[in-house]
Amino acid sequence: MLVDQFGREVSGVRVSLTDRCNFDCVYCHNEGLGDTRGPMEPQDDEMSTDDVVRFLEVAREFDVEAVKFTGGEPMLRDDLEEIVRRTPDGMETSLTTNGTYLPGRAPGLVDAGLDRVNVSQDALDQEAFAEVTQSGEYEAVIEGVEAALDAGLQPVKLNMVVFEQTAGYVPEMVDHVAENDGLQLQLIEYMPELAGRPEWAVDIQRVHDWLEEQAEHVEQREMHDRRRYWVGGSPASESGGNSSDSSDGDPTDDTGGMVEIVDPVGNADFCANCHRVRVTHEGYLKGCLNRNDDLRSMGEMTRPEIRDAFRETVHERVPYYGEYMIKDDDGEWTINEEYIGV
Ligand SMILES: Nc1nc2c(ncn2[C@@H]2O[C@H](COP(=O)(O)OP(=O)(O)OP(=O)(O)O)[C@@H](O)[C@H]2O)c(=O)[nH]1
Ligand SMILES: C[S@@+](CC[C@H](N)C(=O)[O-])C[C@H]1O[C@@H](n2cnc3c(N)ncnc32)[C@H](O)[C@@H]1O
Ligand code: SF4
Ligand code: SF4
Repeated sequence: MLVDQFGREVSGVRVSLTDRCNFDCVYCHNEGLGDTRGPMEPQDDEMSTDDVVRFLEVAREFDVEAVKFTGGEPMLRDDLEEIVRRTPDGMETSLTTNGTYLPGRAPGLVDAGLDRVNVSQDALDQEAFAEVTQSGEYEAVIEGVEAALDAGLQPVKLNMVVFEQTAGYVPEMVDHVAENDGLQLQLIEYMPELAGRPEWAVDIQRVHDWLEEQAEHVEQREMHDRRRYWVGGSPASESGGNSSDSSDGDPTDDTGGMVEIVDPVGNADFCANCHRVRVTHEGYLKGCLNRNDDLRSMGEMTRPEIRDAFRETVHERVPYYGEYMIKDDDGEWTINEEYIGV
């Protein structure tokens, strides 16, 4: 496995298959690549099926263990099933989607070898959902979650971005996953770095504190130093009360009531435990979600070119908070001069 200069092994890749999307969520960072608005038809700048598969085969040579397909909306790619089917053995495949295309396609994805799915769902009522996503497809998302469960993709992780407009819905979303088998919840701190609007951010520590009070069991994952809270349900009571451990847990553990917080903003511990390299839909490697000044071309995407670019990307990648961004004398995050103009 390749290791960067900060001792971080690269065990996962996140492949953005398109920057197109049928939603227009108000907060969307689009994995750092700008607006999702635009034509919905396949675009010439997107990596071909063969390019994606060749990239994954090279990543597997470097012992990468997991791939996440994302976007834009990755299910707008008609070849998603083929890509999943051709993903090398030994690599866990997961998908992050807005869920609208899962009805009808979830069984085929499972047949193709998809292991896990995260579905973005920011609210439990149609109106609130429409405000955030600027889409009226609430029912399709709910059906998408059902379709994923029916196809055997338990547990389905619901992704909820916590910001000013959604913070009030956190308790009901927590109850929702505690009461319904097969669901888990991922509360994602709103990231203003790429999306702007810092005034939308809420204090994620308050959410931690609130969950700590509710939880019967707490775990600390190695990845990103993330915390998981078990709220209600049998695993919490079986685990013998509130405790913390350093294990990474089993992300496929099928027990309701698991709530994980993704809190990368200004969090140097999160970045110190970041094991992922990203690929844009156009086939550029990217060492960090928050940066676009480190994009690296894979040329014509031949195997030797992919290998070289991958090695260089890993070598050059640095923790964002704590290295690329450092605190100034006033305690504010500022770009480390070493990286300006590099
Ligand atoms: N800054 C930052 N944000 C991340 C990172 N990983 C995930 N996130 C945030 O969390 C969102 C949802 O992530 P997902 O891709 O659904 O899932 P995940 O939590 O990363 O991974 P799994 O647990 O493997 O499903 C991303 O789009 C980001 O907003 C990361 O490495 N850095
Ligand atoms: C960019 S989307 C791509 C995949 C798919 N379209 C979806 O929405 O699930 C991936 C994830 O990023 C999250 N996300 C987007 N913008 C964000 C932001 N500014 N802060 C935190 N999370 C964000 C979304 O909620 C979603 O769960
Ligand atoms: S569905 Fe995903 S890619 Fe589309 S706008 Fe929302 S967060 Fe962005
Ligand atoms: S280094 Fe970049 S991609 Fe990794 S956790 Fe930090 S902000 Fe996210």
